Amino acid sequence: MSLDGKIALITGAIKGIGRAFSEILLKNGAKVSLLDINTSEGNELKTVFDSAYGEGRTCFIRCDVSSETELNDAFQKTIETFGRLDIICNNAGILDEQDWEKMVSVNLNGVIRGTLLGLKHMKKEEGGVIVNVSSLAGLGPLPSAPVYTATKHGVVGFSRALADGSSLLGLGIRINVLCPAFVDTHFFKSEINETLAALQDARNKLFHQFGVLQLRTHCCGVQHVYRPVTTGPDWFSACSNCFNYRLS
Ligand SMILES: NC(=O)C1=CN([C@@H]2O[C@H](COP(=O)(O)OP(=O)(O)OC[C@H]3O[C@@H](n4cnc5c(N)ncnc54)[C@H](O)[C@@H]3O)[C@@H](O)[C@H]2O)C=CC1
Ligand SMILES: CCCCCC(=O)CC\C=C/C=C/C=C/[C@@H](O)[C@@H](O)CCCC(=O)O
Repeated sequence: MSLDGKIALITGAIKGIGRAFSEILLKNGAKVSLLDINTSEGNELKTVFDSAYGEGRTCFIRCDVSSETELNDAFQKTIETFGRLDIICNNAGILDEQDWEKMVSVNLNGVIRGTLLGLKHMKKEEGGVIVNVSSLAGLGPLPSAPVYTATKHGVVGFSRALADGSSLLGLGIRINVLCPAFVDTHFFKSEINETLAALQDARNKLFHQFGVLQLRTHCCGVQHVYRPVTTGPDWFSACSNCFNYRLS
């Protein structure tokens, strides 16, 4: 897959799935705008990427996706730096059932905003790809995390509707939604709250049922979603253990 000359923007790019996706894009020739909330780790990662892939291939922008202003500015800065935008991955997400309103702002509002900004900034005639990261909890319940489940169902519904809209309107932008099962990242350190602790057994059953994928395995499996648009808009959901899982 050659992505030479393509410009990508990834939210939550410093760790876990976002970092792995950034590397896939860099290895395939794209330039990547890395958005995340942690400035010092972001600058460190840029230095690592500079020596691995060459200077000028990435920029780091401190950005909290729950802030409309910060996300707007980050899109603007990316275009000022690289001149265009072809690929967007709305990946940033948290699991915090206690501070659930913040979780809705990050997991759902952040994805909606990032997608709408993508539609605004991508050039119709040159196409574009938007990859929204949901979860298997976007397709069925994760009982220990009901609000998380709601946000991820929201991401699936939003992406499906918009993908159909993009297709009907001939926008030339493909919307993908990923629904990974468990992937071994920093996310696993998230605590469930006390009320839900009794549901840990249910979560453990799901661990047993779906397994816990290593990052490398998960990301190798989904890298085809970043292929440039060639045949017009399309959409699909790729589960970690069920690739090309198609909902419509
Ligand atoms: N790890 C897993 O088992 C699964 C994860 N997912 C989803 O994948 C996405 C990435 O998760 P992981 O890589 O596992 O998590 P992670 O916790 O390892 O990395 C998340 C990254 O997002 C950044 N971030 C957090 N809040 C942010 C905000 N407000 N604005 C910008 N950046 C922010 C963090 O600083 C971090 O770099 C999330 O949306 C998560 O819901 C979906 C299914 C399974
Ligand atoms: C503690 C770590 C949290 C990780 C957060 C995630 O997003 C991981 C989600 C992983 C699994 C969720 C599974 C939910 C499964 C069931 O509801 C199942 O019935 C879904 C079936 C979907 C389908 O194929 O129709």
